[in-house]
Amino acid sequence: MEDWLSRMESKSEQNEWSSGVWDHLTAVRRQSPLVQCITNFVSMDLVANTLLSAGASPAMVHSVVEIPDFTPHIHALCVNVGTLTPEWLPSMKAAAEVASQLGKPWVLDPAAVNCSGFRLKACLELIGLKPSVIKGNGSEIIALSSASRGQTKGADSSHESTDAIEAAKSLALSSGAVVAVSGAVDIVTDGNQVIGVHNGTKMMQRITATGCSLAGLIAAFLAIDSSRGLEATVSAMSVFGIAGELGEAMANGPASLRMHLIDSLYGLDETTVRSRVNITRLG
Ligand SMILES: Nc1ncnc2c1ncn2[C@@H]1O[C@H](COP(=O)(O)OP(=O)(O)O)[C@@H](O)[C@H]1O
Ligand SMILES: Cc1ncsc1CCOP(=O)(O)O
Ligand SMILES: [Mg+2]
Repeated sequence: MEDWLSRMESKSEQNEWSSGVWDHLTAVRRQSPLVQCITNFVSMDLVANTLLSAGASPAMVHSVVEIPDFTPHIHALCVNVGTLTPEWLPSMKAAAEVASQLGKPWVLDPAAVNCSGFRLKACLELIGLKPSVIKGNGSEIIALSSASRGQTKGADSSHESTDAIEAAKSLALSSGAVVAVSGAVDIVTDGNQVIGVHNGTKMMQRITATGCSLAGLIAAFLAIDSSRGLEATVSAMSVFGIAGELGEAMANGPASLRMHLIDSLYGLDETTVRSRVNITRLG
């Protein structure tokens, strides 16, 4: 009886998540939020194409002189330090400050934060500007949470996302941000709740900038539901993972997965989304 009850409870929770994911995607398509991306050179193309195929409107505006004119008009911002140089940091800070002051959601992707002391310090300073969401892989979240670099594999993670749950919770509590850890299971936490998103496919790791694109997509989902940052982040991660799963079924390898992932994201329909959402509460 207890087993049945808990199965029914988790089924109804799964249905709620599925409805939430579909509603969020529909809202992104309908509202087409303007997402400013200050992202690394490697990822600009895939981030922009991911946002377009999801129905959002990307703008890669990164010059510090343009931020006072442009950033007040955006719906969300994504800052990614993947190819950070000292010249770029003032733009990132200026845009983050405008976003925070105007109550616009913004996402920090601390890409390869454990590469250098310069990058770690920059990310910690950016966290001081109150991102709504910090999205990293396991190694990046562990480095930020402990404010120390540890070992580095550059942009790739040397940890499983599940190794970073405690680090993610502690970073969420200290920063006030929702923390999202990508990996085999995507973890999302506000420091209290911990949600696991089980969509996605291993081959997504073999395409550069899928993590960066996910951060951009989270920004688009936050734009349409900024008061529910945890739920919007979970939805974005699930949608991106489902697109990856569908894409893989049509792909011969990473290059064609890149193409099919974008096509799948563009073509997602309600039945497919509802049947594929795989989200569980982990704590
Ligand atoms: N082993 C895996 N199984 C399923 N999905 C994965 C796996 N590894 C990564 N992903 C997915 O790939 C995307 C990019 O995540 P990840 O590779 O962790 O980012 P990053 O490129 O920032 O390190 C996410 O959507 C994530 O869910
Ligand atoms: C390879 C590389 N080097 C610096 S940034 C970057 C892209 C990282 O993208 P992702 O974090 O999505 O793997
Ligand atoms: Mg990354």
